[in-house]
Order: sequence, then C-alpha cells, then structure tokens
Amino acid sequence: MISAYTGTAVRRAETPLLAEGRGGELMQLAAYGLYAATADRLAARRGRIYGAAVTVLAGRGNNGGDALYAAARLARRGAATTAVLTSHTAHPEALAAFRAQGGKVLALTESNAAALAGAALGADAVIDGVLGTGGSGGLRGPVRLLAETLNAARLQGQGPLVVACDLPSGVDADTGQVEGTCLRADLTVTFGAVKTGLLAGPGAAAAGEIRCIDIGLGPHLGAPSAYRLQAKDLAGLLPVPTPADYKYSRGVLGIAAGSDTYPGAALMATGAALATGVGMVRYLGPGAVARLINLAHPEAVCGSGTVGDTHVQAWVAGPGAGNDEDQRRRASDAMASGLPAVIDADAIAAVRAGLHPGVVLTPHAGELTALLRSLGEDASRADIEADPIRYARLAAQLTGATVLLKGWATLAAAPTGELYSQAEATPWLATAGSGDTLAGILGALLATDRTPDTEREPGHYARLAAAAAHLHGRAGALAAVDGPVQPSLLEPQIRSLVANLTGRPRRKFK
Ligand SMILES: NC(=O)C1=CN([C@@H]2O[C@H](COP(=O)(O)OP(=O)(O)OC[C@H]3O[C@@H](n4cnc5c(N)ncnc54)[C@H](OP(=O)(O)O)[C@@H]3O)[C@@H](O)[C@H]2O)[C@@H](O)CC1
Ligand SMILES: [K+]
Repeated sequence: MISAYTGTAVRRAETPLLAEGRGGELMQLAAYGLYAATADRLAARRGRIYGAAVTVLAGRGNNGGDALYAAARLARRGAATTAVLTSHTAHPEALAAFRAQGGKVLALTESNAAALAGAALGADAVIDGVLGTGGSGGLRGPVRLLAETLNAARLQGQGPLVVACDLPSGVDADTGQVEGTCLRADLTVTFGAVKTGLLAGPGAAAAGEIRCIDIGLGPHLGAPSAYRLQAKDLAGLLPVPTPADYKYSRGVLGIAAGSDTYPGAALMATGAALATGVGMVRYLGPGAVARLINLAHPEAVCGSGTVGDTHVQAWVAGPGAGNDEDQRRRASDAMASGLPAVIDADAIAAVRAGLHPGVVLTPHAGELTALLRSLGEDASRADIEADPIRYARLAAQLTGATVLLKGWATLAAAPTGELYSQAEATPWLATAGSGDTLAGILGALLATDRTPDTEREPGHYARLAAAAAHLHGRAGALAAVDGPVQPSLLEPQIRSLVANLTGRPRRKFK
C-alpha cells in the first residue's frame, strides 16, 4: 500500500533534520534518486545517456537545487545539459556544481520564452525543478508559456520526456489542485513520501508514473493523509471460499437495479458481481429485466419482492433504476436496511444525512454536485474536479456514508476522513456501463466481507471500495489491450484478476 502525506506534513517531517544541519545530505539523496530515475528512462528511450540533450528548469528554491544537482550527474555521464533559470536567483551550490560539470546556463525572460520553449521541445528530457512543496499557485510569467508549449506537445504525443522533481510544478502538494497551469510529467520522482497532491485531481493527472525516493523521513512523518492500494493488498480483501462454505455462507448479494428503460445496467451489475465471486445474487426488479438476467446469468435468483423480505448480506441499488418507482423505493429501503449497500446512479438523488459507513455512494462529479446541493452545499462540477479530496470527504462527512468519487483517479472517502485513491483505470473505461460493473464488483466485496464487527477499522468500507476500483480499473486496462472497452464483456478479465490476486492456479489469460 502506498501511504501519502501532504506537502505540509513532509515539510514538517524535514524540520528536525534541517535543524540538525542535514539539509544538504537530504538534497543529495533526493538529487541522486532523481538522476537515477531520469537516467533509467533516458536509457530506455534512446539507448544511452551520453549525448542526450537535457534541459533543466530550475526555480529559486530547493526544488531547483535538487534538479540542478541531478542534471550535474547527467552531465558527468556525457549528457548535453542546459539549465533554464526561471527566477533571478538559483540554489547557489547546486548551480555551481552544475556549471562545474560543463552545464550551460540561461536566464528565462519574457522576450526569450518562446525561443527557449522551442529549444526545450527538441530536448530528449526536461527536468522540472521550478516549484516543489514551497510553491503556491500555478506557474506564472514566462515559465507558464514554456509549460503550456510542452503540455500542448504532449497532447499530440510529441515532445521530450518530462520528469518532475518532487511534483509537477504548479500542483498543490496537499490537494492536487492546479491554479492556472502546471507542467505535466511522464514521471514524477518524489522525495521522502508520496505527496497527497499526486494522487488526486489535476495533480494526479499531471504526475505520470510516480517513484518515491526514501530520504529518511520515515520516523518523522506521522499519520498518512491518503492511501493507494496495490495489487498485493487485494488478496485479503477478495472473497475466497473455504471447503466449509456453502452458497449462503459465502455471501448473498441483493441487486435492485435496472428498469424497463435501462435493463442493461442490471445485467452488467449482476455479471460483474458473479465474476467477482458471491454465493448468490438475488435480483429484484421488473419481470422483463429478470427474464433477460436469467438468460444471461441463469445462476441469479430473480424476484419482484421488497428489500425487507429478501435475505441478503449486502445490496446494490440504483444502476439503471431511471424513474421506476419500485426500484427507487428499494434503493431507499436498502439504504435504511442497516446492511452494507452500494448506492449508485439514480438512487444517489435520494440520499439524505444519517447513513452509516457501510453504505457506499458511488457518484461521479456531476452526481456529487447534485448530492451536495441537496445537503445545502454549493459546489459546481468544476469545483469538484479541481479539488476532489475536499468534496469527497465533505460528502462522506455530511451523509455518514462512504463516498466513492469516480474520476481519472477514483477516491474512496470514509466519513471519519480516511481516504484512498486508485488510478488503475484506462480512459477507455469512460463509457456507459462502467459504473454498473463497478457497482457489481463492489457489491460482491461487501456481500462476502467476513471481517468481524470488532475488527472493522475506521475506513474499512473505503478500503473495500478502493479495492473494487482497483479491480475494475485493472480489468478495464486488460480489456483495453484488445480495443475499446465494452463493460458488458469485462467478466473474463474480472474473473482472471480475482484468480490471480488470490493466488489460485489459473489458466493463462489471453
Ligand atoms: N527542505 C529540505 O531539506 C529538502 C527539500 N527538498 C526539495 O525542496 C523542495 C522545497 O524547497 P523550497 O522550500 O525551497 O521550495 P520550492 O518549491 O523549491 O520553491 C519555493 C520558491 O519559489 C517561490 N514561489 C512560490 N510559488 C511560486 C510561484 N507560483 N511562481 C513562482 N515562484 C514561486 C517562492 O518564493 P516567494 O514567493 O516565497 O518569494 C520560493 O522562494 C521540495 O519540493 C524538494 O524538491 C529536497 O531537496 C529534500 C530536502
Ligand atoms: K517540480
């Protein structure tokens, strides 16, 4: 599991070490990590470091210092290095070390910004050391033009490798917000701890691959502000039956989804839940939808009863419910049942305060806008996309439920503040039906969860929601290898991943 800390917490952790006079040592550790990661990527791209054109953008602070020391090491390996100073001063010792290795130094001004941007476009690599954790607000002045030029090239799949030093300059290390412009990276080499701002919102989209360099802050860091589950963390969260199990003991999932208008949502949620692994799915909904479900998934048990009459361990309610009054009532009843429940899509509109953490709301930014408005909070879709951590946490706090906010990085926020961020998904998953499959996967994890009440930590359901997002994202990424993702066809990938992650012998997945 990756633990993330705000930039503020990392700076606090550095303070005692700086007081001991170890700032220079920390900077050398950081710079070496940045150099090594950049060298790896450069070597992979062009075979060797010797002769590579490297531009380092260096601001006035320690972030620029790290970047200049790293570039000095690349110069020692034979790279042709140019430092573009984005401020009238630069870290003096690092600049001297860079010069000593033959690095060329240019000062960025309004009048040469366009020319230097053009030159940076032609480099093999750009190291971004403009702003780190000491930055506030987005990039300003001529460096903004430089960043916009490089960002535009990236959109076309062109331009140099961009390596961010600690974080993409312009990204808020605490929140991931970008005020105006940041410089988007292929790789972010971050120091001491992964910054929370790299896991959410525009910061997550700008960071590219993240590598963390240990500079010895561990004992000083305190409690993380966010987490990201990795594959190995999922094993304990996925359902594996024991020889003593039978269908009811494994966990029964109730699904109240779909309507005459949107039958597909029910089929996809059911298929995904079965592929994740449950003892049984009990489906409640219109007869016509039930017949379709039984054709596609004969193992599902279908009926038209009420939530109160249906014995299950967890619910999925809302996907494709549309205006179907019976389905809406079932969603409200599921929320009030005291059982864990995934409340998705149309059912989110009925959410009120006073829920419990086992209820997982799964809005996208647009649905969260409406939900927050109904709770008396005004936040536009753009506000939420700019600072998703804040609004996911706020919605969890106001409702008492867990909130899974879907997006480029999907966030799971517990009402007690624990937060997970998962970014396994491929943009190909941004398609109708994706939410329905995610709801089915999460429903299966809730229904088969065996954690005793006494061992459930705060944030337990946020962790399960994050696990579902991980599984869903990776299933989508696997499917995308063969072309555009069709959520109704994700079941083989989900099954294969569950087998793989729980360590069961399996046939090789094609
Ligand atoms: N501490 C340590 O031991 C270690 C730290 N490490 C490294 O140091 C980094 C933090 O360094 P830092 O504190 O010097 O801040 P950094 O981000 O480089 O620059 C801030 C300067 O920029 C300016 N400025 C602010 N916003 C701006 C804007 N929008 N546009 C333009 N300018 C702006 C601001 O000036 P001001 O506005 O305050 O006058 C200030 O002078 C950290 O990310 C990591 O890389 C590692 O080496 C490990 C050891
Ligand atoms: K930076």
